[in-house]
Amino acid sequence: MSHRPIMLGIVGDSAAGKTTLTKGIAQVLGPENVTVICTDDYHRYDRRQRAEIGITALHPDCNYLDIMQQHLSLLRTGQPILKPIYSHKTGTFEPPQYIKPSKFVIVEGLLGYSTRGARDSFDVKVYLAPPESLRAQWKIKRDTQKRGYTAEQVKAELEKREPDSEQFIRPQRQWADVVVSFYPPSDGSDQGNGHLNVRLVLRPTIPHPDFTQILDIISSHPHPAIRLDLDRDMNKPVDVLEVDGHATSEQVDELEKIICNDMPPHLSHFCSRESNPELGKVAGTTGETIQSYPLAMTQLLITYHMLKATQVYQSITI
Ligand SMILES: Nc1ncnc2c1ncn2[C@@H]1O[C@H](COP(=O)(O)OP(=O)(O)OP(=O)(O)O)[C@@H](O)[C@H]1O
Ligand SMILES: O=C(CO)[C@H](O)[C@H](O)COP(=O)(O)O
Repeated sequence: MSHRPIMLGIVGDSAAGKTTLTKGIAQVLGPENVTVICTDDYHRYDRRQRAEIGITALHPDCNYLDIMQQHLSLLRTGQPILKPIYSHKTGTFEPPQYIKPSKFVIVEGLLGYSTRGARDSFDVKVYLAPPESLRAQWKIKRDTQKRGYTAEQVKAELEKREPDSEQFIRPQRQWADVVVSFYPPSDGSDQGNGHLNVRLVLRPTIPHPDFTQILDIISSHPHPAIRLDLDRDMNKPVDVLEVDGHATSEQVDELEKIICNDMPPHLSHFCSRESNPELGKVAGTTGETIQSYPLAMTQLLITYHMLKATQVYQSITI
């Protein structure tokens, strides 16, 4: 039995919510058990060079994808890497960092599924696809508050990046086991980020919990806050699980039970909102912390897949 790390990919465009999703999953698995890698560190050019050349950070030529792929393969076999570091604060590179993978490795970034070798490194592949208007809002807020840009600069950058987003980022959706889209409710009841709904596209590429049980619970309700449907995504049949931002704690408990009942007893303590208060935490519009049930359930489902993968590939005791 091998003892290699379990590898999770979280891919999506800039400010699609990768770091936010990663945080809760890493908390549940225990920060000491998780190595988080951001593939922005594999940019080939610093911020000034990119502006001079006229290339965006989304273009494959703007990244050392060959080195990224090598490093992912090394991490998958439990070996250390000397990882470059790109600082979003300064827009330049810092001295590389020695990284030895923990039991779980989460790799988040823009181009993680862009090569076959990189894709093959992951046990679980997630793609984040919020509506573009919501992503723009998130990016403007984040880049003005944390990365020193003005709102006008971020809007101009988004426009400049759109062709590369279309050509190189969005097609990666096809490789994901789970596609995650947070979206505002259509009735405008979103008073802040915590009330966003989530739509989870579940591809049959990995075995999901048996969510059909939810149908018994919701069939009696005229406007269920948790829904399961059959649909097509990129022309292929998929299950779609939706959780509304206004779902109640009791309704979310039912979903949690479905996910957690399928866990072996020695791993079940990872699987509850009660013992993991960090699940679903997100910064609201004015910087306050909000608890989002749709985010918590998304993080729990992805954690479930990581723990299930340990059963397949490892005899793990954590
Ligand atoms: N599920 C969510 N609910 C509400 N707000 C969110 C959610 N996910 C992300 N955000 C908002 O979007 C901002 C950007 O998210 P985040 O930093 O997670 O994106 P990212 O994909 O890691 O970005 P980048 O790749 O550019 O570093 C956050 O600061 C937060 O305000
Ligand atoms: O798309 C991004 C992912 O985070 C960044 O914008 C990209 O990494 C370039 O960084 P910066 O905006 O700091 O120049």
